[in-house]
Amino acid sequence: MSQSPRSLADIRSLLSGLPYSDGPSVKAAQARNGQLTKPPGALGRLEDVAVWMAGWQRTDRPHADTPQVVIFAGNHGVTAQGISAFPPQVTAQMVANFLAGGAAINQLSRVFGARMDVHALELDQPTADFTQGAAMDEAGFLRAFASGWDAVDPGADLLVTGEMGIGNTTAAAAIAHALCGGTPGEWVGRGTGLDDAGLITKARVVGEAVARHADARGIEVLRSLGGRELAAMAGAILRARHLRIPVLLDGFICTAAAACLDAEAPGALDHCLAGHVSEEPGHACLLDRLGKVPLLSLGLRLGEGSGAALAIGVVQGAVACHSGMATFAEAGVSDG
Ligand SMILES: Cc1cc2ncn([C@H]3O[C@H](COP(=O)(O)O)[C@@H](O)[C@H]3O)c2cc1C
Ligand SMILES: O=C(O)c1cccnc1
Repeated sequence: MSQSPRSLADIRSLLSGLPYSDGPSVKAAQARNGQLTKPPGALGRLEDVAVWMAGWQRTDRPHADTPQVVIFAGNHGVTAQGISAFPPQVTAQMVANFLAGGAAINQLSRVFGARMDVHALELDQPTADFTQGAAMDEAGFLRAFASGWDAVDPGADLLVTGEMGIGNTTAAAAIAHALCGGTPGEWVGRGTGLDDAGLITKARVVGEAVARHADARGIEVLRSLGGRELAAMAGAILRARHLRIPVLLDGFICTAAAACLDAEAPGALDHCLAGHVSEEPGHACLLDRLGKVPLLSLGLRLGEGSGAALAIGVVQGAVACHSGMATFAEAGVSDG
């Protein structure tokens, strides 16, 4: 379980032997929830979140005291096609900014007491332009996936996976289109702020890429149309599942990477909640396909794990109430 997968077959076997949420802990948490000093259901979705956390953490007193935010950065050959408003050099520049503490995600991680780790993945060697061939060969994909697998702190009690990679909303749109069908136009958005002409190019590029890799399924979609930071996020999410660490999904890119695990093994994202829904138009559709209702909707279109990091606060609120509140009997409050 701690050894990172060495082959696509290893990944598939990890996906076919997933641990599940613990039924007795869910029942115990539901029972406790029913005794807490509030009208039944008054904490709304926070109650569901706390019970869900209890199931994965195998306790009736769930916690989110040691959250981890892990950010992966990758560069994309497809940027040569003019699909981002920003140049690819920004990826490495933002990694330096993360390390210096100057990005949005640094501030959000600090506010919620999360450990934040940054992994730059072979930035000087962009992945192949996926309109020409697979983004990654098998060895390169496995290296990136393993970086994600190894990045998870087994002591974390909640995980956020974030990304930085100029061009990666194009990769996400291609993955979503490959997995869900529809037309390229339904999945592309402006990302960092692409203009109208750029958006038309982006839809064409996504259409070409998906046509070229039409035979790919599941994690092969991630290898063919993804990027290293997407592969690493998928690796981290799968590792978290095996460690029973609940995960908050971030925006469109994170969700697209995760969706490849679900495509390979339905139910593989049962340990994930959607932290938020971003402004990238494909994100809401993709979450809907995955049956995930986002915790937050704040109009964010940043990535970096920012929306999911904000949702750490929601989870902390949910588990603090569930685990810290008095029961009617303890407080001597009449239960109606
Ligand atoms: C300064 C800056 C900081 C960012 N932080 C996240 N992203 C976000 O924008 C990129 C995806 O958009 P596109 O596909 O249009 O390139 C990713 O790096 C994503 O994390 C940023 C983008 C910029 C410019
Ligand atoms: O959905 C996201 O996370 C997103 C949207 C635009 C740009 N970067 C990230």
